[in-house]
Amino acid sequence: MAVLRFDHVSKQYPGGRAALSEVSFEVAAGEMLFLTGHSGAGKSTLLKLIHLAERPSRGTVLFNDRNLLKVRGRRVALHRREVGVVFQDHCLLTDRSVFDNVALPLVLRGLRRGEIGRRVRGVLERLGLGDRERALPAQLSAGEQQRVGIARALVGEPRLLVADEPTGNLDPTLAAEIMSLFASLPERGTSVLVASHDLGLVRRMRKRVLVLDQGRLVDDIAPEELADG
Ligand SMILES: Nc1ncnc2c1ncn2[C@@H]1O[C@H](COP(=O)(O)OP(=O)(O)OP(=O)(O)O)[C@@H](O)[C@H]1O
Repeated sequence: MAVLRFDHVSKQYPGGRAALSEVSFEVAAGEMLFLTGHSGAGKSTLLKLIHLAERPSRGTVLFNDRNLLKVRGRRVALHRREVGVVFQDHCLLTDRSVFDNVALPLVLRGLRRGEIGRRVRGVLERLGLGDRERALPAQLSAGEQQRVGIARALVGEPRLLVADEPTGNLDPTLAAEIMSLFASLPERGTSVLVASHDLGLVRRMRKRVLVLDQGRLVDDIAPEELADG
């Protein structure tokens, strides 16, 4: 079953040229794939259409067979519970502890304290942050901060995780660690779509790769077609 389907999707920003042109692809449940292309190719725009930060100008985006064009008003928040988002600059609250940062989406949803504690501690353990829950973001390394951002995206158990250049600020070893973490998510039921222009890293991961060029999807490369990096 497809968790995500783009059907002839185009996006034109007001006054700009086409950021996406006639893009069509599907992501299967439990799949991890990459989205790559030069700066300005449309990667961030494509991810924004998935978490409804932007709307397409033409075409259809289906998430779990739900037409996102019809998701409006308070349903937008419900949709976003099913899509975890990770950014390059993880946008952590600097005056809140690791625990509070990760708990935030669950607090906003009104979950009970006991349930929040159980879920937050579970995800922090999984990401190797079990002993850092009282720390403030500034007391963490860059890799740890990024893992907190990922924990916050995962704590709601989304169907799909989208990540926009999640390793852009990290050294190669940390970047590889974060990528292996992403690669472990599909077996737990979360599909993963990662935008990155780090071609070496993308190639080493041996996953499907979508290539955007000036808003067009110009290639869809299967893992077995990837050359050795
Ligand atoms: N809010 C906006 N208003 C107008 N034009 C925009 C807006 N956001 C992006 N664009 C334009 O849309 C095109 C695609 O941008 P996008 O950010 O999706 O590319 P990208 O592949 O993510 O680039 P990068 O790797 O540099 O982040 C670019 O030409 C960009 O200038």
